[in-house]
Amino acid sequence: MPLDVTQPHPAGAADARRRAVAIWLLVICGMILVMIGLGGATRLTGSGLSIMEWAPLRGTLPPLTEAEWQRLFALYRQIPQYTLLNPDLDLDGFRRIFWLEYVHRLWGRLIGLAFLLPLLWLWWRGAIDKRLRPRLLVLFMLGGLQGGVGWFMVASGFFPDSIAVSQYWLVVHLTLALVLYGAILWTALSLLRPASLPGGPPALRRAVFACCVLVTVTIVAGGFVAGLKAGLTYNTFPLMDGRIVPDGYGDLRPAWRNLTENIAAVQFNHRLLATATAVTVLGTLAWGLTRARGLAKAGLWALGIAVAVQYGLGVATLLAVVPPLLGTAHQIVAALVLSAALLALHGLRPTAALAHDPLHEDGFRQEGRA
Ligand code: HEM
Repeated sequence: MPLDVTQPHPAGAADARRRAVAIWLLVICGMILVMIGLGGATRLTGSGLSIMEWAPLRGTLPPLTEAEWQRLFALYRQIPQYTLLNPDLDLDGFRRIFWLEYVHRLWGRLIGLAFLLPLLWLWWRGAIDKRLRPRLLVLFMLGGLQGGVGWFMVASGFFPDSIAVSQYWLVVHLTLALVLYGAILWTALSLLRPASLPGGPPALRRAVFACCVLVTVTIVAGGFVAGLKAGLTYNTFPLMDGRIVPDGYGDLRPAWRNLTENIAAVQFNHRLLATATAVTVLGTLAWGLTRARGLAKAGLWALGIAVAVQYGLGVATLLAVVPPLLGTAHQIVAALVLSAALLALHGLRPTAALAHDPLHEDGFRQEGRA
């Protein structure tokens, strides 16, 4: 007979409930991955500024009448992107760019519902450990914040003379998406992994932690490449315009602006960080495989493969001058690289840390007995 995870059971039920919550969170992770892909495709097809309204409820429905299409197109014709970049766009062209942004926003609403409704239901049935509840509430609020950040990002593209969104908002939006994704994945793994499994050697844990940091910094740097459309220039590899360090690398003043506003420097930094990440990950893989077991070993393999694929995709995206398909794949695989890094790190968590993790104390059983 299948186990009803919502009923208080004296034994085994705690694990079953934990598994049910973990599976729900993994489904949310899958939905966020799709969202990351949709976000990349929206940006790379120039669709991101096609909806000029923030209408969380009304915007759920697409335009249903010709008059509504005309109204939305008239709004789009007011922004600089239309006048400076797309003055020849007609209503049919507008309909084409509209759909991706619409689906991106709709999928965001669906993720919100897929998080909120099971959360309320599982909470009401007592299936969510008391100590897990604040974390889930914070994750839900961060999801709402991500919607708000998305709107500020879009609105940053409506300023006079602006034909695209601000790279700063784009990086905040991308980073928050990956923080949310990573936190939900980590929580699901913490619920799934039995506390009795051994952790890995501290030196390997530190090396994998360094890989996680490098992956994160490379992703943020990639956000600036995307935000500045820096992939549309210097389309050679490994040299940039015949040089290792491109001309004009440090031209902007104050110097920090080169990190976020200088196209040559931003692209060079991303290449350099990606190379440092790949070398560190492959070194850690070669050194750590004999030392890691179970999830950690699988995570290390996945990390090595994902980084190699991502590096190749990055070079291909650059050489082909950022076609939407390759650019979108590069964005999705970035999230997979992060997933693999978190998997490996989680697999190396020491037993002591897991034993003291509130998600691994026997909260369900104590509640069940009370
Ligand atoms: C560990 C390896 C790498 C990671 C984690 C990574 C991650 C990212 C991320 C998150 C972005 C922003 C999102 C997007 O794709 O639009 C990005 C953009 C980009 N990356 Fe990478 N990247 C890596 C390696 C590379 C390499 C080796 C190259 C080329 C030499 C490269 C070239 C690019 C380009 C051209 C863009 C802009 C694409 C666009 O405008 O959509 N990346 N990268």
